[in-house]
Amino acid sequence: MTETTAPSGIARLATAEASFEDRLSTLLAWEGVSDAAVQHRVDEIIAAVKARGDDALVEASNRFDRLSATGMAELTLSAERLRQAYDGLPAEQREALAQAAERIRVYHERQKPESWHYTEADGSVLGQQVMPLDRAGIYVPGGKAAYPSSVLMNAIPAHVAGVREIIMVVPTPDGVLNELVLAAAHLAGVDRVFTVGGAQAVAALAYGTETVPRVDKIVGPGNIYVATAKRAVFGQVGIDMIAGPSEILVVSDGGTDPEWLAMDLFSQAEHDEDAQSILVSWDAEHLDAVAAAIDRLLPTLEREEIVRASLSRRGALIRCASREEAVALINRIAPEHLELSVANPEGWLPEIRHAGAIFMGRYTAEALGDYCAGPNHVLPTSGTARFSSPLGVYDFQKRSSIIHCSAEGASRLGRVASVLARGESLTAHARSAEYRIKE
Ligand SMILES: NC(=O)c1ccc[n+]([C@@H]2O[C@H](COP(=O)([O-])OP(=O)(O)OC[C@H]3O[C@@H](n4cnc5c(N)ncnc54)[C@H](O)[C@@H]3O)[C@@H](O)[C@H]2O)c1
Ligand SMILES: N[C@H](CO)Cc1c[nH]c[nH+]1
Ligand SMILES: [Zn+2]
Repeated sequence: MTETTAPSGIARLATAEASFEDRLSTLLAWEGVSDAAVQHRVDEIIAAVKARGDDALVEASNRFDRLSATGMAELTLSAERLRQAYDGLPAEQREALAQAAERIRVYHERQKPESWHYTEADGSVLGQQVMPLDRAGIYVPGGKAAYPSSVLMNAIPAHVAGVREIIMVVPTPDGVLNELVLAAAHLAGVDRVFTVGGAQAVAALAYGTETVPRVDKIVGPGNIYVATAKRAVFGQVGIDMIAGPSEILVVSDGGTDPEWLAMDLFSQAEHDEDAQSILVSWDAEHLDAVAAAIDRLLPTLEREEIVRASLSRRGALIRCASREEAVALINRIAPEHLELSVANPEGWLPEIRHAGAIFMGRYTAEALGDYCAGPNHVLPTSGTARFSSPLGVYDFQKRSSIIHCSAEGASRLGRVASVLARGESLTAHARSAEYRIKE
């Protein structure tokens, strides 16, 4: 039997259906959204910014963010403007921002990788030196919502890593500045802010313009234009990952209030029409109850239209046969956010191989992680949690290998290297090593 669609538009699937795998694959395919037209537009934007710098950056910002700037001076914010925003915040917002920032800082301090070395018996020293990047570019999305929390999540780990200069870009559609975003940039110690976004901002950070300095690495989430541009400039600069539309996969054992779960699904669906919210349970009645709660609560949402579009395009309520099938689905989907709304979430952990962040138990709403729990909310999406990890201090550092041979060590290793080099017919390598062999 094929499950149908609920009135909200969210798809109903069951693992027992013959068409399940095909339907799931179609739902999960976000890469397909980056079609040839998007790729072509992004390539054109990047080429223009690379060739014409500020002029192309201003033109693209005017066009795609509906601005009327005449030069980059109008799209640059001073440190004084950021401080003003911070000082002007209502006390409640300033306090919430400060609490979130402190919790994010404390969590990321624990991640700090240290340099290390060891000494061999002959006195040779081997190790790894960890150094921060010189200059990081952080992309803060701003097309459909403003993200002060993303300012903190990007800039604080960069600071903890010891990055010398943090450059932030954020679009301001229709020229509307968000005071909380600016205040967060002040609080998180961002050095410079440019109010540009999309592929043009990524290109400016990658190649540099007269005004925007070229950075060593670009981090942060964004829409399809941002993701496609980051992929295109990789190699010219480093990137963290391709963090696309937000996703949530909730697994429920049937014991959580259906309205809580409906709202957890909405919380990510409201980001944008491409966001993905999926609920998995083996309890058929519970799935019906959540479907009913979705229909009931949808009209109460401020962003009802976006949520409806997201749920009907990419959302799903999936009935599986067992806890084991739920685990297999988690690892197949490799979600950005996994909510384990079950009685004993600890018991599930050893079996979860792929997920950006795991929210344990009925009380841990994913939204807490978005703002203030402490871990980073910039997470791998679209199944990339199979091979990548949350944004962290380690993304703002790089490692150099350290090799310091004693005379004895050089002689010993020289014999090994010489044999291998001659085996490769690279005789200058061999002779270089042989000079140091003690007879
Ligand atoms: N993974 C995370 O940590 C995380 C955090 C926050 C947001 N998000 C996701 O980031 C995304 C943010 O997207 P957004 O759109 O709100 O903001 P955005 O800043 O990523 O994109 C807005 C920019 O896109 C460009 N653009 C829009 N339409 C265009 C067009 N037709 N042609 C060329 N360029 C165009 C414009 O330059 C605009 O400034 C959402 O999908 C949201 O779910 C992810
Ligand atoms: N859920 C987003 C990451 O996917 C982060 C965020 C910021 N604000 C609200 N949510
Ligand atoms: Zn969110």
